[in-house]
Amino acid sequence: MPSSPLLQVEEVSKRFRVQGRDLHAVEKVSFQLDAGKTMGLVGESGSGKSTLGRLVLRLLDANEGRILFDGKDITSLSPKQMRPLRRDMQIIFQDPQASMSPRMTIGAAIEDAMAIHNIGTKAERQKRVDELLERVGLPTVVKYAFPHELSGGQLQRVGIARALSLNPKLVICDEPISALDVSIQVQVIQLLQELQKDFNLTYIFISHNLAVVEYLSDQVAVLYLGEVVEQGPAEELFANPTHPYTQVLLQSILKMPDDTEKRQALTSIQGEIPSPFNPPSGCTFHPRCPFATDVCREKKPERKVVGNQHSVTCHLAN
Ligand SMILES: Nc1ncnc2c1ncn2[C@@H]1O[C@H](COP(=O)(O)OP(=O)(O)OP(=O)(O)O)[C@@H](O)[C@H]1O
Repeated sequence: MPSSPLLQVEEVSKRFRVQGRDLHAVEKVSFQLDAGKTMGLVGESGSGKSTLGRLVLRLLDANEGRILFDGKDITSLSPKQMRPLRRDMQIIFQDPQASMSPRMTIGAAIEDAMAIHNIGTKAERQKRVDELLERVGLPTVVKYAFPHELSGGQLQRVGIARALSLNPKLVICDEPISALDVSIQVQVIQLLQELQKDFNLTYIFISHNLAVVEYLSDQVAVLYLGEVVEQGPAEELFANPTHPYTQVLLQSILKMPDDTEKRQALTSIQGEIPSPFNPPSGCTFHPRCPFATDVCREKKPERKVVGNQHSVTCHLAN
């Protein structure tokens, strides 16, 4: 019998109440992710990527939909019921320093994560700190240092060690390399890849860097104004981006001659993302889409399958 995916997100929506108005941050998002695989989330700033990550971790409550982790519906679990599952789901942030106490040594910070979850004796935890630091490519003496004494790249390795200390199944990587120098970015990506293989980790990888998303992901979801406009296997989606918004995002790596009419229309796309308080009618991308027709302005598009597990929410896709 085939095993169920590690993560199932079903029609999940999140609205924030801001000054008496509803802000649509995530709208009816669905996807599945198998253990040991990576889901890349892409989209402009404000498209809902981080909110979706936080919904999956149950750091935020969804307004609608279901989230199943390891086959278990976690959507309505109380904080107390979530506690045993917390160690299975970890997050790595863009700025690891922000999540560390400036007065705690690196060793204490990693050990503390394990102590909170009652993992091992103090001696066992200290031994594990050494092993983890070595595993993420840092000398063990780093455990005596304070966060401000480390470089950005070293701190991100500490953030990874701290997440790993709990033996998680799922790790949400929220822009983990954006704040790092390019040479360091490559090292951290390689480390994340090695760790995934060694520990069968499942990643949700949020990044503005499309080349890295293409390189790391098995599946990709493209978000626009909180909605998934296109999703599918990374190889297929990057080779054959079908939604005009995906094509705009991937323009630099789009395999289409520069002089085609379509390419020129895409290049000319302008305008800002509309207000999430009052999303446009029909297809929310229509005000910026050079190919929009009346139906796009009036009717919400349904999800269409356009390839092997590749789907697009666009009236014009066939
Ligand atoms: N706690 C909150 N309260 C109110 N609005 C919020 C909150 N968190 C996020 N939002 C709003 O929800 C929408 C989605 O934000 P989110 O941070 O998830 O996007 P993102 O794609 O991760 O953006 P970025 O790439 O800039 O991190 C935005 O309009 C944002 O302003």
